Amino acid sequence: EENKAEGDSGTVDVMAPCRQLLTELEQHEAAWPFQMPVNGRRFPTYHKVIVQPMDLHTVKERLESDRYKTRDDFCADVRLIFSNCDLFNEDDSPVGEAGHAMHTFFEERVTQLWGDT
Ligand SMILES: Cc1nnc(-c2cnn(C)c2N)n1CCCn1ccnc1
Repeated sequence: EENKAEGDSGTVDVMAPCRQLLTELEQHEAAWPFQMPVNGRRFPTYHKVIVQPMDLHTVKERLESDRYKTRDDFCADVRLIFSNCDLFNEDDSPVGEAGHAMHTFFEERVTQLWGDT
């Protein structure tokens, strides 16, 4: 069980790398479309197409409320941001290009932090 307390020396903060990675995503120059939930009034068709919207602010709220029990739970929500973007945007559109840049950056950092193949 990953979140088990580490003896008397205090618990292991398995989510620290996730918070660090989320900060890097928020500060990325291509993060502008993904910072907050898509506004249904400004983009009425968006919620007809995207059944499970996700954004960096929502990920932050979930991380800070201990909703993610493993780093895979965290990664799944972040990857949802990019799959939603791919579904709704052309590759060569401004939002589509931003999504690809963010996704590439994210997967590179996941490999560096956790060595996933
Ligand atoms: C995020 C995201 N992915 N696709 C869109 C979108 C909604 N309508 N249109 C025409 C899109 N390309 N969005 C919404 C966020 C786009 N955005 C955020 C801040 N400025 C623009």
